[in-house]
Amino acid sequence: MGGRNNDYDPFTLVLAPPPGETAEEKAARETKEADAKRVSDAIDDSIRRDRAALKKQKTVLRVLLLGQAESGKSTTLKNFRLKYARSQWLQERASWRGVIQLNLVRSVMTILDAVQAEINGDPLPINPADADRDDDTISVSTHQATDNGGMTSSPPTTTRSDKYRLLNLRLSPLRRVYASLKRRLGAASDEVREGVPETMVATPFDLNPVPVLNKRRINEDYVRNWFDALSGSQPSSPTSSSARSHLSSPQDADEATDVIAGCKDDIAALWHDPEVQAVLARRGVKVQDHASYFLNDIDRIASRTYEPSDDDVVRARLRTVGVQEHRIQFEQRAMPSFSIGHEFGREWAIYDVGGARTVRQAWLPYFDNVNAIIFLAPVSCFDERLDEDTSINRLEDSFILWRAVVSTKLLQKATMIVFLNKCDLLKRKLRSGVQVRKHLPSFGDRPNDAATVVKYLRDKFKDTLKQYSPEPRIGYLYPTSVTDTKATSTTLKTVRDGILREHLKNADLV
Ligand SMILES: Nc1nc2c(ncn2[C@@H]2O[C@H](COP(=O)(O)OP(=O)(O)OP(=O)(O)O)[C@@H](O)[C@H]2O)c(=O)[nH]1
Ligand SMILES: [Mg+2]
Repeated sequence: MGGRNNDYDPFTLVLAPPPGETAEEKAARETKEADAKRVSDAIDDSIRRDRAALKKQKTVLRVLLLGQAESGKSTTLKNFRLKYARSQWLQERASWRGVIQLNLVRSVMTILDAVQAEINGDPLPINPADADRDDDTISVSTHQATDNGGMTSSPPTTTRSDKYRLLNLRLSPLRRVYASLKRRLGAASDEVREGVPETMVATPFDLNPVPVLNKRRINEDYVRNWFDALSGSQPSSPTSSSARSHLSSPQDADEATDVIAGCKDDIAALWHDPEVQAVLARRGVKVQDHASYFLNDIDRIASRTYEPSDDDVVRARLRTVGVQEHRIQFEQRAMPSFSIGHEFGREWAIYDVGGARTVRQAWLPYFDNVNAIIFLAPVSCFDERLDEDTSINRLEDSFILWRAVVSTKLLQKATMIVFLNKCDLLKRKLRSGVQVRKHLPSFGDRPNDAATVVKYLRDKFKDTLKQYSPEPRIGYLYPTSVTDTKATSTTLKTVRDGILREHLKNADLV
């Protein structure tokens, strides 16, 4: 002890160069020390980056769009992107042309097939929804059909048949275009068909015990974004990459545009023909709303210089395959005043899922840490059946799904928002004379108008939330028609501010 002075530091001794170190040994030692420092700095940097990423991850607000197939989830997402991710939207807009052409050509094929069936004298298809109807409803539709051009169940006369055969022939190049567009757009271009019974569970995430799903695998196999489909790529089949570039070649796309433009007048003649409309009504062939939108504007859509508008893209139907993640970064100046200065909620991850019963098992891994659910419940569907299981009424399926979602413990902290969607279609349906009580006896003798129906369903959704939530929470319910982008823009702003306020409040930040 006695030999040590007050400046003694145990490190000095340990870290001091070895006594009698030669110049080479000193150089070697210093190189080794410098290498060790570089490794140590790299590790520190990596830890810092991971921490920053984790912190950023925690500031990202996660929103899940849920609901049955065709309820309007992707259309809602498009509204979000149209309003809040404008530059990405504009970059992507032109590439929706192929989807719109596919929607258009598919509906022409459906109409031609119905007319051909009529010419052949094929028996009328049985519509499962008719089983719910009483005689009144059936006679209403028969009556409409006869009013609309006098088609009867007997085949059209020879002259009339010749006219349609000629139209069919002139429109036949569209069949080739249809096949090529379908190849280009991949799995999403096909609508869901009836599923096999074992995949038809309404709420596979609700089973006890819940099936253990590997999120990583699901990410790899299922997550697609529109860009993949729009550019014709197939991430789940990597081997198809060479075919992919060929199929999405500009020549393919231009050929489709040329053929469609060449068929414009014949498509218009087919669509506006009262006898054809009568055949569709009589055979119960539903030309979907988005397809009528494109057919009604055929002069613009079937032109060689056609560029999709915002509304066209919102209307374009592309089935969601698996789960898609879309990021939205809100600009600071567009944020509500109460959130200025907070990082949380500036960026949103919105997850859009496929809604058919056959694909709902892919939802569960996305329930973790979700901040808000936007549940799409179409209110016009009380007289419709699921495509994947025609024994199930769509409204019933929506309720089963909603009850399971609100009961799910993993989602108990999520803000619950319901879009009572397709109000425009509800109004149209009720105006055409469809009686809600015939399909929904509990509706009773209430007035058969849209406001009453929406209020009735809204109360049902609210009651279910109250009754089945694991802990008390408020739900926010909005009547919507998400194809109306102007009205939806206002709803989205309210929704966004509401979600932000609630989550900043929960984090004690407001
Ligand atoms: N008229 C009208 N059509 C709507 C409305 N919401 C959605 N649609 C149409 O309904 C169809 C289905 O909408 P999507 O948004 O693709 O449905 P989805 O819920 O994403 O369906 P999946 O991807 O199959 O689960 C599209 O043709 C939309 O244009 C609405 O409020 N009114
Ligand atoms: Mg979708």
